[in-house]
Amino acid sequence: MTKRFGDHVAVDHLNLAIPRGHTYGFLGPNGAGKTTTMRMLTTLMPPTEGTAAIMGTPLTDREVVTRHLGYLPEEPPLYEELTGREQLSYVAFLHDIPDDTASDRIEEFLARLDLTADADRPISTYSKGMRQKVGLIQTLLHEPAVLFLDEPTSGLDPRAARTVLDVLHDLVDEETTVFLSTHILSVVDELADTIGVLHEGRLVAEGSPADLKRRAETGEERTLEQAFLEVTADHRAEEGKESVEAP
Ligand SMILES: Nc1ncnc2c1ncn2[C@@H]1O[C@H](COP(=O)(O)OP(=O)(O)OP(=O)(O)O)[C@@H](O)[C@H]1O
Repeated sequence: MTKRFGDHVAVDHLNLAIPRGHTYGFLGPNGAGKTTTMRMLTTLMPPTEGTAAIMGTPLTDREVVTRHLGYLPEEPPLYEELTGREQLSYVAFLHDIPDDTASDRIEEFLARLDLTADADRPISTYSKGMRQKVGLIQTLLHEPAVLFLDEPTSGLDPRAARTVLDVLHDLVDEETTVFLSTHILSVVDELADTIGVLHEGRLVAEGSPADLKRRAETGEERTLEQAFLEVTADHRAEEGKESVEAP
């Protein structure tokens, strides 16, 4: 897929396949095109060129595709005037989830994510982390087969981040396919089967976390951070950008 905004190419002939049940960690510097890619794959924005399929269904068949997927954007869409519990019930209603099932799932997630005590307060009074947790629950309520997560642990304190990672581990174990974009390298290192690094709209490296670490040449203790810095630096050098020094 390619996405252009005027003359600017945000995503440039991106070609990838993710096997069912795999977790794909999508890395890249700011402005690399990660959110644009997620917005195309979740049918929120059409590609300028190219296409993709989710669970074998082309993105153009929006009604079927959206039934299979859940998308947690960086800022989850929430109704400020609703309480957390009302927001989740409303989303369950939109997904046609029977009331009893919805209520069980909502209460279970609220408890697991430590939100039960706050569930009857309006969302307008929630902290960023609480909003993030409600956003995650509403993404999971209809048990999507394919999950798109943009910075799922952003704004969470370490304990809440751990809880969210544990929820994601369970989903990965249950064969949910996860497409995960984050700047927190330890999160992809922990969860991803495959990592793709996007730089200026192009996929510049792809492999398992171990493969990418092997590509890092510095030192004995190779880290994903070194690999990330190296693959993105190589491409900056190729484009002659290494010579541009900060003042
Ligand atoms: N609606 C838009 N109109 C014009 N340009 C856009 C639009 N959306 C994104 N862009 C541009 O496309 C490029 C990719 O943006 P995108 O938000 O996909 O990056 P990202 O990898 O998600 O970045 P970050 O890590 O900072 O969230 C950027 O140069 C951005 O300015």
